[in-house]
Amino acid sequence: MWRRAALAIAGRGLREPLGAAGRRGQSGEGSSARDPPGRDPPARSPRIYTRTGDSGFSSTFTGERRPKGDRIFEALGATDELSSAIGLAGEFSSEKGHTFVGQLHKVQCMLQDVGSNLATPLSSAREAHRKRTSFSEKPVLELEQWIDSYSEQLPPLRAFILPSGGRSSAALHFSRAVCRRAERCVVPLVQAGEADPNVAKYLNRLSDYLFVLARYAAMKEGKEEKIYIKPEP
Ligand SMILES: Nc1ncnc2c1ncn2[C@@H]1O[C@H](COP(=O)(O)OP(=O)(O)OP(=O)(O)O)[C@@H](O)[C@H]1O
Repeated sequence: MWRRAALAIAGRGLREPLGAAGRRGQSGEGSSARDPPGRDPPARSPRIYTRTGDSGFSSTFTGERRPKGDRIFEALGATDELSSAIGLAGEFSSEKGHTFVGQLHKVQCMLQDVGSNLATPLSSAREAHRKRTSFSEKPVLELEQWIDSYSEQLPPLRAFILPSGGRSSAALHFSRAVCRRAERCVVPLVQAGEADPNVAKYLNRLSDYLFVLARYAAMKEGKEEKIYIKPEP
């Protein structure tokens, strides 16, 4: 249910929460005989579970039921993990007063749109679905601008950089690695014509952005980036 609510928001209301709200309406929940007369009943949140996923199947935005092991849910899950990793990196970076925190927030919002596109397999999407969940090239170009502006400020790479450089930097490197996994999940969907090629491009560019940003964060914090040194045998 959580993801469904997220999809509804990310997809600009692309899908009503199916279960809880509807059931609440049908069962007449919302006020009860136990509410004291003359007072508004306390507001209740809809249940976040519907139990419809317990059988190991879940729904795409187009209404198909697919096994939870389907590559669409793999890709959705990887995107969700990526946004969570970036959220953690954003929190560490915010503690250090980094100015790029707003960009990370924007990236997390874009990842919700990535999820909306992935949850809408083109083979079963109607025109209205496609319109609501399309993903343009614009955010890819924006990432490229950000990458270029940080790259210009960084010392040249002379060795393999290891994930390090303080908490913000290390968390950004971790996000980069999760991003590359999300990309590996998405590419087969794009190749099968199920997801927009711009989604794969976005993830490909995002891992470069996260790499550059990790180096930038280490530099700004004056933290050492560990480099690869061939281990002694
Ligand atoms: N394990 C999962 N990993 C990634 N995406 C999922 C997973 N389970 C479901 N989804 C996607 O996220 C949406 C919302 O998730 P939710 O947990 O509500 O689904 P569910 O398990 O089918 O339902 P419920 O939790 O109410 O039984 C689903 O419609 C599906 O598109």
